Amino acid sequence: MIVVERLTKRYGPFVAVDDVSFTCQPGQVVGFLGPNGAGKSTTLRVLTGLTPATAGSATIGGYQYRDIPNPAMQVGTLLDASAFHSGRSARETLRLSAQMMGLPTSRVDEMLAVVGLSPSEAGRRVANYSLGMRQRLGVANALLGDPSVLILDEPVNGLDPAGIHWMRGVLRGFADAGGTVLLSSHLLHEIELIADHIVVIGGGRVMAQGTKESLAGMPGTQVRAVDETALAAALGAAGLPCRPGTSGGIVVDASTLQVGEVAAAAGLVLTELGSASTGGLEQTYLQLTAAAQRGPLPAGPMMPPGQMQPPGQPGYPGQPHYPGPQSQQFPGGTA
Ligand SMILES: Nc1ncnc2c1ncn2[C@@H]1O[C@H](COP(=O)(O)OP(=O)(O)OP(=O)(O)O)[C@@H](O)[C@H]1O
Repeated sequence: MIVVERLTKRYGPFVAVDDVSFTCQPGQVVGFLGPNGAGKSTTLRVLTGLTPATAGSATIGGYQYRDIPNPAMQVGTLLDASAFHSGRSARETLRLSAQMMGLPTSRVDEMLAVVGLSPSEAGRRVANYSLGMRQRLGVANALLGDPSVLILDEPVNGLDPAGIHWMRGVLRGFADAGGTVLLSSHLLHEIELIADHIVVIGGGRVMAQGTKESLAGMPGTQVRAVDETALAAALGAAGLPCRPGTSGGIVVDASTLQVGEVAAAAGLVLTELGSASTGGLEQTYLQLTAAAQRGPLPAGPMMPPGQMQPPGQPGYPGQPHYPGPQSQQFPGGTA
């Protein structure tokens, strides 16, 4: 378990992390979410012993990182995918890590397979890797020692949608096997896809934490069934509040597991089962981090596609007009 308790980190007079507290339990994928400069990396750096705390504590399994013997065997870290030696191949990089941890080299090929780096890719120099390939190498390196805790800083940067899906599978599998995962990102949609518990940080302070549903203020499952009348009746009988979805189907104030169990018990065939709209979560996130965000924020609900204002018109009420990239001035001319 990771426990961060009243953690503060100052650089001179500047407070980068301000009285931050949260926990990550085994079995959870916790997303540490916040805009650029929010204090995510600083928190992870304190947690992994790279920089000392000014006040408070950050422990893993009850120990500070520096007090854990052979820590890479307990805690897998990926703090900067660009930090690998660019002249080495992925295989050489992992072999060196394996040697330092006292692991057999067979573990290297196992991990290369887990992260989907082919034998020929693994033999290429890291200098020639895309960011996504470096992230995969970073995850392989983090998993090498078969740790019980993973701490990953922006691991989905540079991953394409298939890569994000893959990352979700790896981290979900790790957590389902009893592992603890803490990952940071400044991108809500990517964290939303991967994490099941979210800690929102802005300006160095925790603004909110909880499940995606609780942060969105609307626990919800979107479900469709062959017989929706019967499903609504079964949900009502099980005490799960439900209502018609705005785009059809039924929205239920319960988890997908609860809804699936009710449907299965009633012998009903579902044609769709998933989380309800996450617009609420996006609004919550933008509002919570408004002071720490860079650039203008939407003042109202996001406009659906097709309802964007035409060029030359103000975007959202109360929002400064963004004239478009073509009119930005750069030194030496117009881009
Ligand atoms: N060594 C340092 N000296 C002074 N200020 C620092 C130092 N490291 C970080 N900071 C400042 O602390 C604040 C938090 O930085 P941090 O890197 O933790 O943010 P972050 O949430 O990880 O942002 P990003 O998403 O952009 O990586 C920033 O204002 C940053 O400039």
